Amino acid sequence: MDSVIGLVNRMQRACTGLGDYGGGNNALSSLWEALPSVAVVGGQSSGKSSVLESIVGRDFLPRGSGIVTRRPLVLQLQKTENGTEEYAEFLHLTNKKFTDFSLVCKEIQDETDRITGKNKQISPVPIHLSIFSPNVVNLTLIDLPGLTKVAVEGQPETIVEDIESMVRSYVAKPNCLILAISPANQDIATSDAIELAKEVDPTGDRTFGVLTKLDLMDRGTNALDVIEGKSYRMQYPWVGVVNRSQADINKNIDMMLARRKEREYFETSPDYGHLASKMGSEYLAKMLSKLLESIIKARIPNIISLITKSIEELETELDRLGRPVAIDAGAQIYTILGMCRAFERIFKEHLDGGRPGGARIYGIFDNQLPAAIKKLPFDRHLSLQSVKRIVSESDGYQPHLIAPELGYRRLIEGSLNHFRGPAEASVNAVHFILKELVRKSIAETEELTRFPSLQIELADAANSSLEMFREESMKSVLRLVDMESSYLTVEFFRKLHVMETTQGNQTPSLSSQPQPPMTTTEQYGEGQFRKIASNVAAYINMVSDTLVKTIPKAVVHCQVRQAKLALLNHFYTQMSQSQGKHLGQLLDENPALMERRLQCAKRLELYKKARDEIDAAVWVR
Ligand SMILES: Nc1nc2c(ncn2[C@@H]2O[C@H](COP(=O)(O)OP(=O)(O)OP(=O)(O)O)[C@@H](O)[C@H]2O)c(=O)[nH]1
Repeated sequence: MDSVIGLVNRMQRACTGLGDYGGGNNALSSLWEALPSVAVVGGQSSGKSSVLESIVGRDFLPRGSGIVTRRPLVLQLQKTENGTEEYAEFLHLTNKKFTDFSLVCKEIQDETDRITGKNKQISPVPIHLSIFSPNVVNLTLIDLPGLTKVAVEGQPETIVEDIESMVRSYVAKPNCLILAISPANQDIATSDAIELAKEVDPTGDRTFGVLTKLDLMDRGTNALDVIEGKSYRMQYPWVGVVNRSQADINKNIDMMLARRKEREYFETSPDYGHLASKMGSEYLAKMLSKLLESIIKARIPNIISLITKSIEELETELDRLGRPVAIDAGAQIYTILGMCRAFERIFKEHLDGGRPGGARIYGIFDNQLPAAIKKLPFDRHLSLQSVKRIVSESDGYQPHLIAPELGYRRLIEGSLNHFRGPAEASVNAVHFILKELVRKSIAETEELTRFPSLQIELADAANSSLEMFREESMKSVLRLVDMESSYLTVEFFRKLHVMETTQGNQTPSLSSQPQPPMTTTEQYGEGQFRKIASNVAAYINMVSDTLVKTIPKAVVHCQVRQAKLALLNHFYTQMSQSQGKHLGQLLDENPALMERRLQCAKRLELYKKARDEIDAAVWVR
């Protein structure tokens, strides 16, 4: 396996690519924070850039007055075989190899400006630069903006605090090693780097003190008190370095030459000669590389368990949030149809059993309709007085000779008209139950809960279909009633006639109540009318038996069955004609929910990538 530092480098790159970086304030668990890193911290002009360039052995960092480093630079050094060409690559410019390091410097400046703008703002989003070279050790360093005390012209007033809080957000993480750069020609008590490190790492477990500019100390003085830990003690020994002076830089002194000069400085120094093997930027780089590697190895089991746990948590959350909405129209229609089918399934379950709903419809047919028919005012319509009046009116000036045919018809038609009320009421009652079931089924379709607009449109479409079915059903039940008036059952009257002649003119009685005594004329006339009333009542009873059976059939056929078959037909037609924009509107989710899903999905992708990296590394080992 290539070094574990390489493994962490790849994971860090994935982190930045997917929005997880040290300064990010994300509510999601961070892989970046779990990965060990080394952050370089120091006051302005303390020599940070010089230390980094010495470690790399190349000039590549922008220089200038004011705050030059305005975004964190994650510098990933990867050692290559001796004799191979040195090159650099940026994460934001994949597949572009930089062999000219002055162009690397320019790209850092340009990329900084791309995010921060030219007005010297700062941003916590890191730039990732990988350098592949035989002259480096495997090491990852994060260069942070220099701590400063005053804002210079053109910079916002808040810059001093902004820089400090950004640097702090990196170094406060327990997995971040702090490379605290302090210039030797300044009192160590005033070092910005040490001040911050003391605050975030009071035990000094993860702080490395680097003392620059040893060569610039006043003649006759040295930094042994610091280096030997007498003036400020730390867990790890201080490392002194001597970088190129400004004059060296101006003279374009080659970095390799500078390294050699640094080595000579320590070897020949009367003050630090005895410590020469533990001084200088080359030593610093090797020591950091080894340490970082051993820290990473120790942390890998924790990282693996963090990854596994996070994958599980994110998958659960994504399941709860539902799949993301597709962007293309075809996939959107597919999603919508899928939800419609889920809704229809629930709606049918309500009707067919499994869920309550169907039973209420049966209740209408079994109780409400027969009860309503029973309450119809036939007694009044077929009272002696009413029968007399209707028969005489039908007879006109010529009373009937044998049987009042027209009178019968009028009485029957008048009675049948009463059935319209219960028939209409049945249709309406079923309509309202179906409407209620649509509302319930929409609420019970879990897939739809994310899409309020689709719920509304679906309910509107289903309700207008139900309205259409109601109209059809109404026409059908009223037609059943009208049909009864259009053609009377001849059989019934023929049977009646036969019964009358065989039973010696006995009148079938409408009610069993005892009748009052009558005069002869009255007896003849009223008897006749009572007989008519009772015959009509018997006929109406027969029709009532039929309608109690046929009205439910019509209602089920026109409303219930249609609702099961074609509730959303109209909606489907609309769907197929819909433009992408309208589909998008139907699938407009709560933006916060969409954002959360996006973040979770990105983070999940990151953890999966990281898991693959670790798996691959373990297999190669
Ligand atoms: N003589 C000498 N000069 C040094 C040393 N280290 C840094 N310098 C000089 O100090 C100046 C500042 O060094 P930089 O490396 O740019 O410091 P920095 O901390 O990166 O500064 P900013 O990026 O502006 O915050 C430069 O002119 C360097 O040449 C050193 O060890 N010896």
